[in-house]
Amino acid sequence: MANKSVLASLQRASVVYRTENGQGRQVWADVTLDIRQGDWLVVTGPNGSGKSTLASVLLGLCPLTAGQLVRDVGRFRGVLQSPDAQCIGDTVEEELNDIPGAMELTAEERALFYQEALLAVGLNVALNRTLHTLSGGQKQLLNLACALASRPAVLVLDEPTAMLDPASRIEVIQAVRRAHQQGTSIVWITHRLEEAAEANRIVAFGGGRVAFEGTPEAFFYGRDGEQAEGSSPCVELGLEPPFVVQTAWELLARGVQLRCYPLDADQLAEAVTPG
Ligand SMILES: Nc1ncnc2c1ncn2[C@@H]1O[C@H](COP(=O)(O)OP(=O)(O)OP(=O)(O)O)[C@@H](O)[C@H]1O
Repeated sequence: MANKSVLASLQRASVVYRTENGQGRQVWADVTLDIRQGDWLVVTGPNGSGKSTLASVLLGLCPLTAGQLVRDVGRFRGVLQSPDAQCIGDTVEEELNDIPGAMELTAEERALFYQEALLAVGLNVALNRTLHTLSGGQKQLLNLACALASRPAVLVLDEPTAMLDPASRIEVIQAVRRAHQQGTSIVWITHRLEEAAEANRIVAFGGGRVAFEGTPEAFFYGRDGEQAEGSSPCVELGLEPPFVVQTAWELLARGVQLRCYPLDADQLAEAVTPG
């Protein structure tokens, strides 16, 4: 991982928001974090710990109060938590027109490009639909379609599945997986810790700082099994581990030998299959 190119580097960064009464509210401080090519970074933490603030910082929407951020903002695209905040057009087509390079295509090429962009996230809406007639989840999918079709170096997704039904959630994960396979690095902010199975690294905010950075296995099971049974950085942050992880802990507590520390159902099946 050390020789993978660094696409963004936060160094000793802090964010303080100005509040209505003129005082400052420090969100987090002294955050040092690299995003490297090939990363699928899951960012988690309790409510209000500063996850969305990280998305805003990476997308150039929120200035740092201290420290620095080194990255080329033009290579970043994001899907924010509130879909309306990102809709700038009146119709689906106007929104898609904003994808870099789209307006340089011929009308026929553009129609095909838009069709593929919408299909990639499983969104089936007419190009002339006005945005205010779309549901929150449909707008979120449209934002994601635009972001993916822009082929960014880094895609920042803030709770991308929060408004989606299970079928759309699977479409989104698959679309982002395809983008990742094609070289886009992913920053995936979520409360749904079962989504951490996709990650090569987890960053957890807590107590105004990065409280954990490491592999999903270390986050849920402790580093090298050093943690006391059932305890882990995840639990210490007050977060509930995914059902699969809870099941694995229960099996370990009953003396069942596991072949790996599972993060999803497939891995759990593998963990209990005799070798
Ligand atoms: N524009 C703002 N002005 C003032 N305070 C803000 C602003 N945006 C966020 N905050 C505060 O900063 C803190 C971190 O907010 P942020 O949205 O980054 O947290 P989060 O971890 O994403 O939360 P959640 O899980 O609830 O979405 C919170 O205390 C929030 O109230």
